[in-house]
Amino acid sequence: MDKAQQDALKKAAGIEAAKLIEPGMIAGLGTGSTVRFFVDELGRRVQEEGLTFTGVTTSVRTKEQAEGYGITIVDVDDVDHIDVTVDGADEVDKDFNGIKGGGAALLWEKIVATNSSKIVWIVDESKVVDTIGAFPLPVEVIPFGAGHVVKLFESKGYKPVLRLDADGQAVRTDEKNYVVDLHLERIEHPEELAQDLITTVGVVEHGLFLNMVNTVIVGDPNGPRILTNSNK
Ligand SMILES: O=C(CO)[C@H](O)[C@H](O)COP(=O)(O)O
Repeated sequence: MDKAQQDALKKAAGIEAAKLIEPGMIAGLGTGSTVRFFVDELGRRVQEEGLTFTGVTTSVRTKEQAEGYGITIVDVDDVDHIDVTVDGADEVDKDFNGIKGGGAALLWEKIVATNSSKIVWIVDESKVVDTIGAFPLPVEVIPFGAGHVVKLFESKGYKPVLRLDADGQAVRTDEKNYVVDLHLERIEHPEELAQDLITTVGVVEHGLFLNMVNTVIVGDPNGPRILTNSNK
């Protein structure tokens, strides 16, 4: 699949997900290239159909995009609930275990997701996998002592790589933390790994989102496909 085809599938999933946002809702807006299409469609609905809703964003990038369309964005602590959050994902398996954080927004994404009544992911079909882990697992780490966390991960065989930007500088999240990507290839026991990561001093959050999502909208050449998580 070339990039144009992949973008077409992402866009189709984004447009489908935008139908879920109803007037008066509080909606979580995720981060990434697929979510960009979703927010573009919401912006169109706001401007052409007069849709009004309140958004809570998972990154500064998405906030800026949404506000550019005149969408009202408030802080996550200024709402008492979030009706639905639509976000992207880097991988998802048949048990609805996923990896997120390719765009370094995993911490805010997990906070918004945790406080949402319903979570919807929008992905192109390449993200649906048998076993997660081919996509490097992002882990958000506090800069102080990050070198020791990386060494610990190395000793555990997690194959950590500090994420760098195009200038060779450590990528900083919206919370100014680092991202360490674990090149695990296959994650056979995601629950155990999640427990190990979250109890490592210096780790703020990891990109394993295990059985959190309710619905996955998959951009498919035959039209968007809906996967429903019956264990939620
Ligand atoms: O988790 C994320 C950002 O932290 C994104 O949702 C994930 O990386 C998918 O991005 P894209 O839609 O660009 O493939």
